[in-house]
Amino acid sequence: MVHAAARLRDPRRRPRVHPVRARHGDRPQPPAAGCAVTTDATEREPAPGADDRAPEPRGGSTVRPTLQIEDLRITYRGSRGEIPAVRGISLSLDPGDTLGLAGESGCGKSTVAAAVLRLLPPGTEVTGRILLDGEDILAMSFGKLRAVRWAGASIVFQGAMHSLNPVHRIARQIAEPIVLHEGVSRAAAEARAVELMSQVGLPAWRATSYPHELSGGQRQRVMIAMALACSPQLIVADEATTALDVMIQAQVLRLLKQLVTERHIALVMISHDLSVLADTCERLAVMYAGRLVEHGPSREVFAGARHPYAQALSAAFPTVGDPAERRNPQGLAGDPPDPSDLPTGCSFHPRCPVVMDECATTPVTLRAAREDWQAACLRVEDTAADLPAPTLLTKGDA
Ligand SMILES: Nc1ncnc2c1ncn2[C@@H]1O[C@H](COP(=O)(O)OP(=O)(O)OP(=O)(O)O)[C@@H](O)[C@H]1O
Repeated sequence: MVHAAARLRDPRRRPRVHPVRARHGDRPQPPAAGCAVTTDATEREPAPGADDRAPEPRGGSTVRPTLQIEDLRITYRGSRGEIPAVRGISLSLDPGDTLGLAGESGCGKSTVAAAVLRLLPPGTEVTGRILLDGEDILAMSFGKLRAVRWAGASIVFQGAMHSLNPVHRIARQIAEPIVLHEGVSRAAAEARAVELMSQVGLPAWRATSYPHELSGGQRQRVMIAMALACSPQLIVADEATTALDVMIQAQVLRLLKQLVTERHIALVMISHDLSVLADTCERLAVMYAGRLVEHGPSREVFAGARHPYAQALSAAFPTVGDPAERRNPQGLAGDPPDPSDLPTGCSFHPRCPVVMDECATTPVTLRAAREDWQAACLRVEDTAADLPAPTLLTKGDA
């Protein structure tokens, strides 16, 4: 049996450094089956962080992004007609990167998360590309997709009680993906499950417990252990700690942060709570009405966002860190728009405290506020007066 600690020490399990290869943008890609790439390459929003985080030569090698999302557009189809929930999102994460995805309810965060593991309802229209370690999730066969789930990427949802099988013991459930993906015996997989439980702070005697015998925090830990079971390159945590009390939430977040650092896993963490994201992730991306409106270094975005929506969102939370600098939380008037009937121009303009006439007519996509920081606001120059003049990163928008 290979012990988990040995697996971590094993150089074969270290972050993969790949030989130089053409980036996907460098060569024409065939349209993926079931994935219509509708946007002309010249109009496509460049992945924030993709260009400035392009594979860097490391002794003749490059690091391939773990996750690369290119111009992702998602439209639900149902009894209420078409709901364009995601409208052209691009993101890139290298091994070990941590990205927080924030925004009010209904802005499309969970839709992006579900798309990454292709868990959207049948009939949903998805365009663009989602590359996991260079392979397009949207174009994969179901067989390949099954191999990628858990082993390549795994997801931790809110409310572990609903994700766990009530009639199976904990160790058996954690062992399930190991048996499935690594073809080891159930006994060996359950022994590994107990090691994983100890890594997430669950005592070995809990191996024979049923989900209902655990607390909410313990069940979330079981979900994290399952997510880690097959050493994925990417974990998507969708409101994974939201339902927990603050003490347990802090513990689970610390644990997740420690594990992704040790294993060099890329983490996409989704939450309403900007302060939690700022504390856990290096980068923060803020969504509004299906688009990214801000993307940059977490703590700086949280402390001084460039987009008025992201400013309002961060003002709604107390600051992290130095108590002397803490501010009083403030609210944001109005509601997010109906995704199938967005306001013209900037979708945020009806709620914007610094709106100008042209905001109602001019669509705006991400512009550079700084080399590593973008905001989708015509006034980004006003809020970044001390920085070099912004460069328009994108042309037009859908
Ligand atoms: N299965 C579905 N069918 C139709 N519309 C959907 C479906 N799932 C989500 N939506 C719609 O898509 C939009 C985005 O929803 P999504 O759940 O991605 O938002 P969110 O930002 O994750 O919200 P929350 O924080 O409340 O989970 C919303 O308008 C929602 O009503």
